Amino acid sequence: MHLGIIGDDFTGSSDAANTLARGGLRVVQYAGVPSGPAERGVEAGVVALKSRTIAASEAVALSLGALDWLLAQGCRQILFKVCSTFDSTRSGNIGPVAEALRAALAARLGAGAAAMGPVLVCPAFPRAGRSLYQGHLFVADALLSESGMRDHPLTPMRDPDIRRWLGYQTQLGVGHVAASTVFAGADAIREGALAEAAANRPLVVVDAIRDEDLHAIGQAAADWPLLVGGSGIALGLPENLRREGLVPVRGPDADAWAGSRGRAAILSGSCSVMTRAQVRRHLADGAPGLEVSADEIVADGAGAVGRALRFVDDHPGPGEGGEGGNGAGGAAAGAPLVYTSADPSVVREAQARFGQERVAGAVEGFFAELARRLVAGGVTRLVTAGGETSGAVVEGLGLASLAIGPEIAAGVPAVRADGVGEAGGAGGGRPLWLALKSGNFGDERFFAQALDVLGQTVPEAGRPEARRP
Ligand SMILES: Nc1ncnc2c1ncn2[C@@H]1O[C@H](COP(=O)(O)OP(=O)(O)OP(=O)(O)O)[C@@H](O)[C@H]1O
Ligand SMILES: O=C(O)[C@@H](O)C(=O)CO
Repeated sequence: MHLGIIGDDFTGSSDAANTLARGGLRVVQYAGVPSGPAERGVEAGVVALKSRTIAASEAVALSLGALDWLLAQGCRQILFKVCSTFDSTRSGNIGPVAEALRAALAARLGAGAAAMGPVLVCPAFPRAGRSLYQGHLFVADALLSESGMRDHPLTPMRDPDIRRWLGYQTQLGVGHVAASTVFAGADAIREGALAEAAANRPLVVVDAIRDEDLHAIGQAAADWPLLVGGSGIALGLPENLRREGLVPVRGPDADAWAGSRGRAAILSGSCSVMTRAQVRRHLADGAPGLEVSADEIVADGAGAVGRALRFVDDHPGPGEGGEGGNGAGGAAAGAPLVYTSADPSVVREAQARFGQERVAGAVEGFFAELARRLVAGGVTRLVTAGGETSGAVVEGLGLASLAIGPEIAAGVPAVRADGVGEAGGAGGGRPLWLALKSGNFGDERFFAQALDVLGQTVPEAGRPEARRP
């Protein structure tokens, strides 16, 4: 393994895995730190943590555990994958984790902080509309603070200046390499970042508005052990490994992929603008959907799970039946959806009544238990919307690792877990196909598209390109 990724949530981790797989690397996503060594042939390992919104000290401890494992697998460079909208609070967790990883890597390299070089920080992901200009983060044509992210249930983002926001979170100096330098290419970025580090500003926020900027940033950072960013910052990393002859030249998605047409369900705990549009579209298309409120879950979680299970059983989706399951396309579009996705004002009221942590824990516990029961009951295709929600589901199902399949939408691959519930739990040792969707990713038709892609079987080196609207 050459490249190690520490993801601060599960959807973000599959986003990074998708970028690296599309870049021609053999990638596996692990749910948490594996208990044994990686299988042979993995070139990039993504350790998915659920550390975005926990206490900073816990996030640091988990991330250092992931770092140890990745270094033991032979990784020479680590990417700390954070959200393309830099989701974090003023008091955590990106700064403390970046600082701790930098210190630990410096100690492991044995040459002190100087050997570390600058740590480039860039959340930009142009394919998903995230760009960074003059240190300010944009979501499409709006500043981060004027996008739907200002109302995020856990990490409302109300300051678009990433240099300032990161500065609140760290003792280290925060530098900046501006777009004018980035446009001049990898050597200029390198020089600019080294100058910032020499001026005691080792965390260097780098502007990027196009994929080519991110390729140049990746090239500039080829020798520096730590990077921090969205999946865009990973774009240039496979080429660095090829340039050194560490991995062969290989097309994107070179491996075969076998999907499933079995029973499907969609679980959505994301309250983002895009997820709510996807929920509305799914229902408008005539597909079955059950909204479950936070109040109901807090009052009687087991009862809410029971009601949701009955709903899924009563609405299995057209075309479904027995072993063959429901087909792709129109049939998949009718898959049952269970959602708590609610308007920001509804979320705020629930948080005021019960407290943010309690309501988030209850809702995530609901989805984890529902997923366990659905998979035990024969569901083989699951779409989950929301990073925290997806993390709760993957952890709840006890999945150890995920193979990366074709891309469904920018930043969202189809993934497969093998031998689910081998020890006798949910799944009975069968594979499970999933799409872990970040809150704001995909277009309105994402749910139907996801189920369609999860149902595809693609021969080697012949994957279809991502579905577009
Ligand atoms: N109706 C609700 N009331 C209060 N909180 C809710 C409600 N529905 C969901 N939540 C909580 O809101 C949070 C949503 O976070 P999640 O990460 O799943 O979605 P997201 O932030 O849109 O996705 P991403 O992190 O990928 O951008 C979860 O912790 C969830 O439990
Ligand atoms: O970078 C992103 O926006 C996503 O991969 C993510 O991390 C959302 O949870």
